[in-house]
Formats: sequence, structure tokens, C-alpha cells
Amino acid sequence: MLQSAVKSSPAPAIGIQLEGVTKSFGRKDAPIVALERIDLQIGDGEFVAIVGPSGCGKSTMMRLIARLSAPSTGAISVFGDTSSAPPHDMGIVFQGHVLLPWRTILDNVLFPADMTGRRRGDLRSRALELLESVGLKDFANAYPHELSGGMKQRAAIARALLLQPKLLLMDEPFGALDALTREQMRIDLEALWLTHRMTVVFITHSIDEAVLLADRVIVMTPRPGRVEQTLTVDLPRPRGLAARRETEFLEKSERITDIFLSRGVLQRH
Ligand SMILES: Nc1ncnc2c1ncn2[C@@H]1O[C@H](COP(=O)(O)OP(=O)(O)OP(=O)(O)O)[C@@H](O)[C@H]1O
Repeated sequence: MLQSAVKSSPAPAIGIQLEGVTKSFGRKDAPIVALERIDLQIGDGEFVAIVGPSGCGKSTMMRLIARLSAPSTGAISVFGDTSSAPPHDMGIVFQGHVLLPWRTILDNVLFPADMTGRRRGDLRSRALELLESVGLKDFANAYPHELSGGMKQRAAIARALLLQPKLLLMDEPFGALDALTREQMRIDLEALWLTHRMTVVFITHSIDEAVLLADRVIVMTPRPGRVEQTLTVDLPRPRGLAARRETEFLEKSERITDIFLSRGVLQRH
């Protein structure tokens, strides 16, 4: 028999997979179900945003992926690794920058080298390059208290990228920043991602931020935390300030708003 001349393109490699994942806290007879029956696949190199109201289980999901916590039921695989050990090629950025106040910014960025017993000398030039790429070249020898909130968060992102992680987990990284800084950080994060192409899981309360950043937005609803819908965002990159005026942005933001309205997470008036 003749082989078909048309070959289908290979499916994108799976980065992260959650199958039937449930996470409960508290007593067995009165559990708090933070996440219920989560089935999710995130592609290798994909930028995914998780958006949802307070308490829907976003941070719990991130902690499960980071292996900082174990699921009550279900299976998790991170780049094919199903063990319960935290993935070694992972960077995490939290809402609070968590820089060490007694270290300079350069030494803070080099912290993961110290933590993993790598030679600092080998990573110093990468740390300086990263500081340059986040606009902090002139602050390498400054201390955290000399930087603004946005600058500290930039340093935290540089630190998370030091060891060239395949996976970057970001839990409300811009949540404490003012609106203007936040918009610029969003644009700069996309530029970093376009350069490094790591897999990103970005948690946010902001519908706009999710749609403007992600290839796919995972919409979660609470009690118990579930994936309500997954939306693909087809905005061309880079998505600068003008992306807010694109029909695709307006449509996807509206669809997410409608989901939250229908679930009582938002009220029209
Ligand atoms: N260690 C814990 N012990 C008990 N309950 C917990 C624990 N961690 C989370 N929960 C509960 O699980 C649910 C989900 O919490 P989680 O922090 O994941 O939500 P979230 O969507 O990240 O919220 P937020 O946006 O406010 O940070 C909440 O009801 C919370 O009270």
C-alpha cells in the first residue's frame, strides 16, 4: 500500500500535565476542597495564564506544579518527571519580591548559584546580562532598599532566570505594582519570554493581563476550584500597548468577563 505523502505535523511536546488532580485541606470529615478534578496540559515553551477570583485555587495549583505540595488524588508530570521532587530547572516569582536585604542586587540574582552549589564565577556574566535585560544594569551593586517596587520585582525575575529554567512559575508577580509599572513589566516580560522561550505559568487576578500575555488563558472558578474554560489568544506578538485595541483582545476579555458574570464572581452593577 502506498504511504500517504502528506505527513501531519508533530503535536507540540507536553511540558506539564495534570490528570484528575484534586487537592483538599483540613479534616477528612470536613475537607476544604481547593481544587477538584483538574485535567490540564501545558505545552513545552507555552505561555499560560491562570485567571480567577481569590480562593479559586490558583496558588494551590502552582504549588502542586512546583512540587511544594502533593495532590490528594491524581497525577502530575513536569517535563515527563512524575516524581514528587521539585523540578530542578524551575524558577519561581512571587508577588512579594523576596530579595535578601543584606545582599546587593547582583548577589541576589546569583543566589540560586549559591543555593545549588554552582560556581558564581561561571554565572556572573549571565547575571549581569540578565540585569541589563531587565533594565537594572546600573543597579548591580545597589541594595534592595535603594530600588522601587517595580525594580525589585525585575531583580526577582532576573534571579528566577539565572539557571535558565525550562519552567517559570509566576504567582501574581505584578500584583503589588502600580498600573503604569505593571503595564511596562508586562511588555518587558513578554520580551524576555520571546528571547528565552521557557514554559511560563502566570497567575493573575487581571483579565487584561492574562489575555495580553498568554498563548492560552485558563479560567478558574471557585468552590471548589475548577477549570471553567480554556481560551486560546491569537494576538500577534510582540503585544505592545496597541494590543488593547485589537478585536481579539476585546473579544477574549469579554468572554472571560461573561464567565465570571455567569458564575456570580462579578456583578454587572
Ligand atoms: N495550607 C492550607 N490549609 C488550608 N486551606 C488552604 C491552604 N492553602 C489553601 N487553602 C484553601 O484553599 C483554597 C484555595 O486557596 P488558594 O490560595 O490556592 O487560592 P487563590 O486562587 O490562589 O487565592 P488568591 O487569589 O487570594 O491568592 C482557599 O479556600 C484556601 O483557604
